Amino acid sequence: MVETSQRDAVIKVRGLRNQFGPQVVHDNLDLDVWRGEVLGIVGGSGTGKSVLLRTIVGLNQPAAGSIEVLGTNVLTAPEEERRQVETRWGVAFQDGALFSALTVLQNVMAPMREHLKLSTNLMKELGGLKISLVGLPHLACDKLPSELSGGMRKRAALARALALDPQIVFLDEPTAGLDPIGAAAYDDLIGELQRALGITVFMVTHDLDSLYAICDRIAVLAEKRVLVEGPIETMTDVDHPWVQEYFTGPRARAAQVKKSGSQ
Ligand SMILES: Nc1ncnc2c1ncn2[C@@H]1O[C@H](COP(=O)(O)OP(=O)(O)OP(=O)(O)O)[C@@H](O)[C@H]1O
Repeated sequence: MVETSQRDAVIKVRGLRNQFGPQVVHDNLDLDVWRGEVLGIVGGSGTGKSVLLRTIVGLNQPAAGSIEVLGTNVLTAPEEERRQVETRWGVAFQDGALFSALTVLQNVMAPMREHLKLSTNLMKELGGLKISLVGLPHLACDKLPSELSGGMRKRAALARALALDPQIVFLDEPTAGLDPIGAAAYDDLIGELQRALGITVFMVTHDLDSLYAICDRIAVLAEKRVLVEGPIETMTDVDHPWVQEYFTGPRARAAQVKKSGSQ
């Protein structure tokens, strides 16, 4: 948990507007992400959680606003500076988005090939380390993504996101599609990596168990902006129908009980 006095924003989003044709997804959205925190992004379906993530990492061009990541304005920075800052974050998408024709090890080596000037042997060694860091067995290195289970694919995607020792990791619905035991194991892994490596985690999720288990702070997207942000305990006080339903409903109560039972 980041102390208020030590807060240092690694991501600053200001006045963000995203629009697809007549559909305005974000309007005047502001968000700060603090160094070393696990931030959970939640909101109803279609509120623009994935669009926000994709915009911050440069996969979607916003209509207006500014986005600063690790001190670089990613929308206006010159190409070389942008490439530099891109090496300091990693992204794991919901379906893994691994290259299907490459083995797990080759997938993890792909960002290294693109950004680092290292020998193939060294990249193989580093790739193997990342693969064991995420809890995959060594024999997974030579498998194709199609030969892995869904949970293993998510771990492989995480290993690739960690390839360049990033300061920030973006996760889009990391536990979606996992059984509860697999999801809890993945949450534990993220929590352990965050503590061991000091990374900042930006996580889009619907998974209340994940929110209770590992998120330091929650940002709720509603009404085209970050409606409210804060520790999960404060969410039940928010006077908004979606927030009330989400955080006081039976699933939230079950997740809360699970969390207190694990402490
Ligand atoms: N490239 C695109 N072109 C047009 N519309 C898009 C595009 N990407 C997203 N949208 C629209 O933007 C809105 C927000 O999408 P987004 O995927 O961010 O929602 P979300 O909050 O992540 O939803 P969910 O929880 O259902 O995954 C949706 O209405 C979607 O149809």
